[in-house]
Amino acid sequence: DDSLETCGAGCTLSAGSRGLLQIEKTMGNQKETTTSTTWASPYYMMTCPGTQAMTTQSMTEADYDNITAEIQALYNSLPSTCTPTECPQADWAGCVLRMAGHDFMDYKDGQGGADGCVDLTDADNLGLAECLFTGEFGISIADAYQHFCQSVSLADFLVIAAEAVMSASRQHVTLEDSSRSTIDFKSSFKFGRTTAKTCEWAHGRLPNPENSCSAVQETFVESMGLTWGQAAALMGVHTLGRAQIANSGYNGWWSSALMSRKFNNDYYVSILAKGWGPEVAVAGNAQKNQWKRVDAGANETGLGKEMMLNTDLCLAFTMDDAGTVELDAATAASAECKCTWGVPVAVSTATTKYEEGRFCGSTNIPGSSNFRQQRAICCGEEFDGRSDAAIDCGLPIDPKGPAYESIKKFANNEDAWLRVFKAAWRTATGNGFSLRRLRS
Ligand code: HEM
Repeated sequence: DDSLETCGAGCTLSAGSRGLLQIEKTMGNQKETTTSTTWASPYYMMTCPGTQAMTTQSMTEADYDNITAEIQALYNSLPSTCTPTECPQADWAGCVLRMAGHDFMDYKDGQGGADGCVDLTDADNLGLAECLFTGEFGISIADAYQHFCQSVSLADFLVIAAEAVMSASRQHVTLEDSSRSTIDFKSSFKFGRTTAKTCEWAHGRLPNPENSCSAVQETFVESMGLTWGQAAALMGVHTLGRAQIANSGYNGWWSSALMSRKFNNDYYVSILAKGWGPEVAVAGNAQKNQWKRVDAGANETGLGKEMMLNTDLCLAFTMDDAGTVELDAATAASAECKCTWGVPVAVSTATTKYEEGRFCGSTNIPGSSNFRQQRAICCGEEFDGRSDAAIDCGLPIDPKGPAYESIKKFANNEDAWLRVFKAAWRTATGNGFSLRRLRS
């Protein structure tokens, strides 16, 4: 939009709703206010008291620490309490992290990546403007960016902000249990991403959850160059935050509300040690189909609504025993795939170590060959009959999703997940740039 670049003397830009800018021009004593007609990238929406750096020229570990401290101070100013429907730290951290993810998921053929550019008017990006600059619970990362914007590119800043909220969310885990590993992003962080002012081509590049593992393959494996194991590791970010009808049209936390402010391997434990059934046409919208928790531990009023997308569960499960038909909530029930669950023996370490001994919500875990009772606690008491194996999505003893082995490993061994996650994060945030290490 030319009006943005030509906004010179007597002209001020301010963030309007989502990606549209308010342009205020003063000529003599005449003031004229207009709204940009095309969307403007976050570069224009994040105010900077001086000239915004397009590429970071040099950066030290202390610079990284200063940015982290400011982001974490914002995060820590929010209440740490969670109810089944409200968890401000989870929502804010989720938004900041999703921004980074939506930024780097548009990488393809050398174009895009973590360049700080997303179209905030795109339906896929609803809800991101809030934690970026309009204020979610009254705060946004723009409050911190203005202190660094003259030397640090927005593209680098968004990656550091995401790392800061993951680290803060990880601290809730390590403070509760000192045997859990801390996470260190700084030692492998590299700077030098150039902020892009426009990225119209990004439209349609974000994976559509309805498209299940085909979407994961296209975006993560083919465009971003990750292995299936790394794609599965990266998706563990869904441990934080939730989906909201007002944003994406989907609805719920990926685990209990309380767990959703903790950066841990709960996502993987939830995939394999809980039972999930299709929820078709979420809030009456036929375009939105997801999975909801249906096992003995499901407790929407007490724990919050727990959900998964096709793109999450497809990593481990398929519709059929042979693994040729990818998971799809919209058609699952009619294809006799009414419940995804895996046998308890596959997650025995996970249930003891991370789920307080619970499998599908129950501490009374049926014996290893008692599939009927296992199915009953995972899928519902009505499915305890001999012929009910027909409702399983694939074989619970041998799920055939393309990343099943990784999901199983990450559920049972959090350190294994953290290792692969860090490598996947480095690739995802580095694609398309040549970067430099921080100076000490
Ligand atoms: C196949 C890939 C992915 C799909 C289909 C997907 C889809 C979604 C959807 C539909 C939501 C709900 C948004 C809302 O209603 O507010 C969401 C939330 C979220 N996504 Fe993803 N996502 C994917 C990958 C990623 C990646 C790679 C990241 C990495 C940083 C990420 C981070 C998040 C976070 C943190 C949230 C929670 C947002 C909040 O609480 O505000 N996602 N995702």
